[in-house]
Amino acid sequence: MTASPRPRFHYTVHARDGRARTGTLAMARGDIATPAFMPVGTAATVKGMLPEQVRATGADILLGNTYHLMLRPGAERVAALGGLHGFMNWDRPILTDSGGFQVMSLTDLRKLTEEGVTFRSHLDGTKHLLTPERSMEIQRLLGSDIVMAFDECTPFPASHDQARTSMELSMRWAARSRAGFDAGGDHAARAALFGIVQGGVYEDLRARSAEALQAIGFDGYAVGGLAVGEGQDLMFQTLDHTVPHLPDDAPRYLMGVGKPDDIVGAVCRGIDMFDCVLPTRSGRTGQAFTFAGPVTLKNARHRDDPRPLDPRVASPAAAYSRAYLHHLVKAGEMLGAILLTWHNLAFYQTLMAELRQAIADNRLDAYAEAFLAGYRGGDI
Ligand SMILES: Nc1nc2cc3nc(NCCc4ccc(CCO)cc4)[nH]c3cc2c(=O)[nH]1
Repeated sequence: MTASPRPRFHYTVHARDGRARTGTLAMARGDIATPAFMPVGTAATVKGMLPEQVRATGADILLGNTYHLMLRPGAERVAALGGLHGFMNWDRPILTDSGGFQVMSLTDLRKLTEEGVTFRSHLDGTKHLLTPERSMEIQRLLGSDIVMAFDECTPFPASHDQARTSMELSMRWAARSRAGFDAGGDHAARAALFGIVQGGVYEDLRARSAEALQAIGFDGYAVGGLAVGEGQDLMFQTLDHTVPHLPDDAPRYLMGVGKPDDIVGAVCRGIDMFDCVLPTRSGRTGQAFTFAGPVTLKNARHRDDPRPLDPRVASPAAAYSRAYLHHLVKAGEMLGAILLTWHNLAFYQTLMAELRQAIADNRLDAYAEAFLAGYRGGDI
């Protein structure tokens, strides 16, 4: 019996609890259980982890970055080496960010025009141009499964007028991204394209942006322009007046988020996908996430602590004491960064699995309340 062909992109909601949903995003390279957390693999690697180890933590999809890979090793070179999947030996879905956010956050010599953004590489100072069309071409060369529209992440704070002008540019770029993606031949036939809602913290602009994107038509909708310093309250308020304007039958992705309590609150507000460098970057700087809150292993209080980090989190780190991890971090030993990265990714995937189950059991509010009560600000 021939296996049914894999779908290009098919989102199914299995259960709802308030505004939250749990579902499956079926794609050519595999299924993604939502709500999902995407580990960040910026330079074609989830730092310090083999791909099979990332998969073992429960990740169904990774994030890659147009900006970093176009500069090094180059999109055409990655394409010649089997695309990002062949290059980094990850055969499941990869979502790639479109580059605009990274240009604005990593370079200072840049020029923004209607056409796109010219900038100098933070690596060697060479000059580059990113346009919606070139961003689509790069993401196609990478072999991305979920392509992000090329947008401008509106800085925070921004006046209503600044946010409107920025959002309107992003909407024109969204239309050009759609056309550029659709001209991508075979790649477009098996990948998906997400639009990105902008509009700062302004309800009217967010609603207009959501409507403009739906008029163009995308497979999924990201909420951009957040996790840029606005703080959790303003982020949640913005979600409260943005998510209702998004189509109910498409996945919603909150870019760059976030801390564990950010994710819990955003899932309760209807978000289905997340990415953040926090678990991996914190792991390398000696910080561990636990359900009792974050722990800074460098702190002397852990010097004689025989306990593992968190019995609810399964990873190789569970075989070691906090005292040993404290020692590794103090000594600057590689194994410290490796074990904490692994633990943190496993923590995030455990949190996502518990959120999916809580939604399925229609007890999300109770779960969220219990999580936040147990998750003290910790000592991070
Ligand atoms: N295309 C596009 N990409 C984005 C990526 C983002 N990433 C964020 N926030 C990440 C914030 C962030 C940065 C670093 C750390 C680790 C240590 O603090 C954690 C979070 N906001 C974002 C907004 C956009 C956006 O509008 N458009």
